[in-house]
Amino acid sequence: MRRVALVQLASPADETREQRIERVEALLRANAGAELYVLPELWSAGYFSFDRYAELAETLDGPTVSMGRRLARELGAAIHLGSIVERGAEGALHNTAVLVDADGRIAQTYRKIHVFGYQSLESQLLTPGDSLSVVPGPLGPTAGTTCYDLRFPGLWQELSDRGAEAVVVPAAWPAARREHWRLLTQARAVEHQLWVLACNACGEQGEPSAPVRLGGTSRIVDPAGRVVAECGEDEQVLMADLDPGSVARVRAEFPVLADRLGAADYAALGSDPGAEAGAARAHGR
Ligand SMILES: O=C(O)CCC(=O)C(=O)O
Repeated sequence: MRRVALVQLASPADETREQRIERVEALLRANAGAELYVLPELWSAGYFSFDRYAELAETLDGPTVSMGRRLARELGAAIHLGSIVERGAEGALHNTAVLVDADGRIAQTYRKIHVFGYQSLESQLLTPGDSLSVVPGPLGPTAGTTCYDLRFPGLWQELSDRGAEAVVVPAAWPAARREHWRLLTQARAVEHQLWVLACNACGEQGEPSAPVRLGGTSRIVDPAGRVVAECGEDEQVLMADLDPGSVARVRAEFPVLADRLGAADYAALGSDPGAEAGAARAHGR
């Protein structure tokens, strides 16, 4: 069994980024014992702090990642730091997820590909990423996606094709669409027969006149689509002991992945002539 912890966090407006980083460092220390910790999307800056993204942007040796690297070494655990507003070498800002290994090395970075623009300024302020990776992890080959990426099955298909057996999903998913969060985290696990480690933010953020409530409900879904553990709506450290052999067992028992065609095979399928005739009749042609 491998112990994994989801660290569901709030980012209240009356706390500075430095205070929050210190608080989270103490929280993880008080919950030592996991092999992998997963934190939410943009927890240190606060996802809805759009007007401060430029000011709070960090490089990979900034305060959030430096804390994570130091703490990973101290705890002897990998830490998926959720994401940071990263200032890239070329000056553009990105929503970058960072995984550090138990030796405190940066093992993976992932710049969010689908930046979000619905009741969000993220897509105006941040530049989407253009690469993916799958790296070793306690539950097998592990990939990262971020929040809104959950809605794009083509991305998940690609990660699965590249060998992912676990996908980490840091998020700042609003409570208003919690049922989509529940549905999609389970659907992706079932479709690809892999672990989904989905860590959401909680609490309220944004303009005091129009605050956004984050959905919490961070969850671990197993490769058969079962919810192994789920947080409530408040801050919480959720630990679970997971069997890394589950992926192989589920895939051997119900080998659906072997029947999956490639994207090009589906695109090459012709149209059913009978259906075309029916459509022409329906349109009076
Ligand atoms: O897709 C959604 O409903 C939420 C996405 C989101 O909040 C994000 O990507 O930060």
